[in-house]
Amino acid sequence: MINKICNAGSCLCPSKWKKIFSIIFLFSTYFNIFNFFCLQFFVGGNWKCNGTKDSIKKLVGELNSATLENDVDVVVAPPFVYIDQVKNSLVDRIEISSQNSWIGKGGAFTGEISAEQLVDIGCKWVILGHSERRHIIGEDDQFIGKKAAYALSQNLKIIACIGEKLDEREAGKTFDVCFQQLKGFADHVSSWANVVIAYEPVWAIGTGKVATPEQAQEVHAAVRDWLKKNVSAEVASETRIIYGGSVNGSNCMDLAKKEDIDGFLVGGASLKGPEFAIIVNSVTEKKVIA
Ligand SMILES: O=C(CO)COP(=O)(O)O
Repeated sequence: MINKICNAGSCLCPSKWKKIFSIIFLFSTYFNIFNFFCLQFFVGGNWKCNGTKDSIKKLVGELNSATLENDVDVVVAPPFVYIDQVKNSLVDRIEISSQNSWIGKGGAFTGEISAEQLVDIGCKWVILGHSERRHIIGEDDQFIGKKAAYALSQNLKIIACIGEKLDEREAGKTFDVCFQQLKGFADHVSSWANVVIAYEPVWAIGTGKVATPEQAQEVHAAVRDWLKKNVSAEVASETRIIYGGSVNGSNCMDLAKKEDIDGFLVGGASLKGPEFAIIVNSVTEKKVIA
């Protein structure tokens, strides 16, 4: 192939040019193979109910000066009240998500924020079905599924969270719980093009007890299989499934190596810019595998 390129350039192709062509050829082949085998890596930072104007200014400064790998979608989800501040100060390379949205069009819904309003202030994403909303606020599968459909209809992309509690895992119900929550989304979502699924085992959230790469991979593979059987093979192969639950700068590398882990949703560690950047850049582990 390299000879063909060189020959096409006639006999004027000295060995130096051959070397340059070789490097370009190997480089492009490497990235084509990587893109062929891997979905675009996705890393989201869920800041939850944390921060002040000052601490967020500092965090945004850290993110703005971080060196982030190019081929990763990076999204941060500040508390609603700071979205505008972040939007006005964060580099465009990082997109903004909200942590929730209302189930339908705005109106007389005290304390709620509509998808239209989020789009209006520059949000591209919304996190829906987070376990803290399921288990503390009491949102159920169908309510969350309807929210997802409405957000998608307003051109927000969604990070659809699922995950089992500790007692459910110990009772051997991990797959049943995750599939039931997935069904809640599938009952209402007609196109999955703008959906990222986040598997976040509740027992791993904020506990420092991360799922092992094998535990996470097992559920991610099962989720992909569920999508194949219940939605379509295309959706199964094209939908990113990211892991969340005590991800940090030390454990992200081993998790990223797993075939069906297409990125992360990060809580606590996303509040520290340099550590979040390490997690974003763990995509390099994926490239090694590819
Ligand atoms: O809930 C999470 C992200 O949505 C994970 O939180 P931690 O990374 O703090 O465990």
